[in-house]
Parts: sequence; structure tokens; C-alpha cells
Amino acid sequence: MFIDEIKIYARAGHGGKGCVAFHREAYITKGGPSGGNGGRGGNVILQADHDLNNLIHQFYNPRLIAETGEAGMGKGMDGHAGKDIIVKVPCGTLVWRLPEHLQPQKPVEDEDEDEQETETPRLKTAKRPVIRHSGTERALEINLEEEGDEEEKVGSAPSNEGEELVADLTVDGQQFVLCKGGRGGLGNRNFATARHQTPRFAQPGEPGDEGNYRLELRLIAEVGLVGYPNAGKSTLLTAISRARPKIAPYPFTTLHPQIGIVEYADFARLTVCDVPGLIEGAHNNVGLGHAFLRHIERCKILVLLIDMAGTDNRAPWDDYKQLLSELELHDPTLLEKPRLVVANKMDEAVAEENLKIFKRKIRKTPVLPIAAAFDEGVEKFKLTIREAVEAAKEPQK
Ligand SMILES: Nc1nc2c(ncn2[C@@H]2O[C@H](COP(=O)(O)OP(=O)(O)OP(=O)(O)O)[C@@H](O)[C@H]2O)c(=O)[nH]1
Ligand SMILES: [Mg+2]
Repeated sequence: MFIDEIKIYARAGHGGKGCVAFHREAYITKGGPSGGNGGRGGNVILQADHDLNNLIHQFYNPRLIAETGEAGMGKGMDGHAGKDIIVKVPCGTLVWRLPEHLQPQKPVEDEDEDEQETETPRLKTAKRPVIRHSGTERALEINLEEEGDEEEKVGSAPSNEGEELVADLTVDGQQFVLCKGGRGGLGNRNFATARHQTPRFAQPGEPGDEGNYRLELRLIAEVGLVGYPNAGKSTLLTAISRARPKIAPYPFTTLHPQIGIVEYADFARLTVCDVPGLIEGAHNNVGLGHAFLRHIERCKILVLLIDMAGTDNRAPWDDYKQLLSELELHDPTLLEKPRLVVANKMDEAVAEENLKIFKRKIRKTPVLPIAAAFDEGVEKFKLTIREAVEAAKEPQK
């Protein structure tokens, strides 16, 4: 199964609460407050990993919940921090935060009234409320009201449904803290002053961040192969790399994107992505739709593979125009990428004739003739894509 889009829920650990305790030891009267601090809650961290090419792990485990920090203890002992969870995602994963109405709703508490009567002392340095020690309960957790400023915005690319892009993980090993763990509360020994030597209160831990997110995978390859079904995209990928996608004489053999690595004699490498066949009306969800085109959005160059033999009574020049218009309907910026037109199946009898007509109809577009199944022109194709990718990379430097 190939999963390239998945919704997940993530919650970082809450901070542990601070402790209210007093030092007790023989012959030491009034030993003073000794409650330790609570530990920090664990973070939820996403890490890009180039060994993965699929969001399948998130599909089976869409809830990422990190450990809560340990509460502080007597004798000045601080609680342990909660463990971070590090979730590996494939390189090329975009993280979108879902719009606010799809976020988990915080429970509204209406029993706060009697708490508000007893004034809550605040620490001057950290502006966090503290709670009075009451009976057996050591520290109560209360909700902080200042919720507006907790979101840190990394990027704000506009997206369709009010989603916000928070991260784009592209490099192997790159990490992103999706949800930050809450800070632990301070124990009561932090609140002792000359005038108030027996503080019977401590801080609660802060709640950890939480949220609903959408992970979207856009594979990272340098060359994208697009073409009608049966044009021979998978055959070409097999000829130039060690990838072994399924090849068969019926449309839609390839159902999800495949990546192959082309190796050159001087150990240079190129990644090539073969996507399912694209047909007329794909933007209206005909065929396999065109959602898979997101995987070629990051390609440096596009290869339009045309079936010159005109199998199924299709005209190669119409295929070419259809492909361009489908690409444009998916994302107009795709047409700004350098593209290479490749004519496949040149071994067939009609192909020569068709190529002549094609060149007459579509002028000023260089066409590279190959026969992928017979390894004809494949070496030239490998060199051409390498030059094109290097040329496409240059202006950015
Ligand atoms: N004669 C000839 N047939 C070819 C050539 N290249 C591919 N084919 C045939 O074309 C058919 C389709 O090839 P595939 O590589 O599966 O085509 P595809 O573009 O990946 O098709 P989808 O995955 O369905 O989109 C197969 O039967 C291949 O044997 C070629 O150069 N010459
Ligand atoms: Mg295929």
C-alpha cells in the first residue's frame, strides 16, 4: 500500500506538577519547604528519513502522544522529564496544521469560581499562576487563559482549506518539533521568601501542545516521467535504473509513483520518478485523477513521454497537447519547468511517419526518439536528462 497523505493527531506530554513538601528530620525543627519541581513533558518530533518512501507507519499509528513529565517529589527531588517521541517520515513530507475548527476543543471549566476567590500568587519572573495547597491535593492543574500566543508560526503558505504549512522536511535527518512538551511546575521551595517561609502551594505543570495535522508526501526526484498510460514510462525507468516497476500492455499498470536511481560511470546519480498514466480529463478525476502529480512538483525537469506508435488509435500530437493542458490544470507552475519531449516505441513501423508529422505539427520542440524496450537511444536519454538537470540547477546558485 502506498500512502502519500494522512491526517494525524499529536499531543506533547504535559509538564509534571510541582510538589508541596517540608523538610522533616530529627532535631531539625522547621526544616523549610522542600518540594521539587515537576519534569518537562516529552516533545513530539518529526524526523525526515531517506530510507522511507511512504507514510504507511503513520497510517497504522495516527496518534502520536508523548509522555507526561513526572511530578516533583519531597526532599527536593525533581521529576524526570517525559521521553520525546521521534517519528520518522520520508524526505519530502509537508506538515499542514488543520484549520482551527478541526482542532481538538479544550474543555470549558466552570468550577473555577471558588478558585478565583482565593487570590493566586504569581511568580515575578515567570508569569504563571500558582495554586494553594489544599487538603490532600498537592497542586491542581488549571487551564492557562493566555492561549492566543502559544502558536509559533514557521511558515504561512496559503492553502486551500485554511490549512497552514508548518514544516517541510526535505533533508535526511532534519527534525521538526511538532508539539512542544509543557514545562514542569515549580515546587514549593521556590516560593519561600523571608516573609513567607512556609509556602503551601506549588505550580501545576503546563499542558503540552496538541493538534490535528495533515502529512503530505511529495516525493523528491530530479526527473519526473509523465505520459499517457502504456506510453512506456515504466519500461523506460527499467531501462535506465535498477527499479523494477510492473510493465504490462494495458493502461494503468502503474498505480502509484515509483522512484528509480540512474547511475553514471562517474558515480553521479539522478533520481527519476515514474508516475501513473495521465489522461484527458484527469483533473476531473478521470482515470486515476491527477493527485499523484504532486510527486512531480518538486522535480527539476519533466520528461513528456509520447507513444509515437499511436497505440489505441491515438495521435501522438494530441497526446502531447493533452498532457500539457492536464499539467497546467493541476498546477500552472509545472509548465515553467524545463521539459524534454521523448518519442518512444520508435521500433514500430508507423513511428517514423508519425514522428515526421509530429515535428511538423509541433515546431521548435526538440524531440528525442528512443525505443525503451530495445534499449535504443536510452544512453543518449540518460546523458540528456543529466545535462538538463545540471542546467536547471545552475541559476539558483
Ligand atoms: N514496441 C515497443 N513497445 C514498447 C516500448 N516500450 C514499452 N513498450 C510496451 O508498451 C507497453 C506498456 O509499457 P509500460 O512501461 O507498462 O507503460 P506505462 O507508461 O508505464 O503504462 P502505465 O503504467 O499503465 O501508465 C508494454 O507492453 C511494453 O512492452 C518500445 O520501445 N517499443
Ligand atoms: Mg507504468
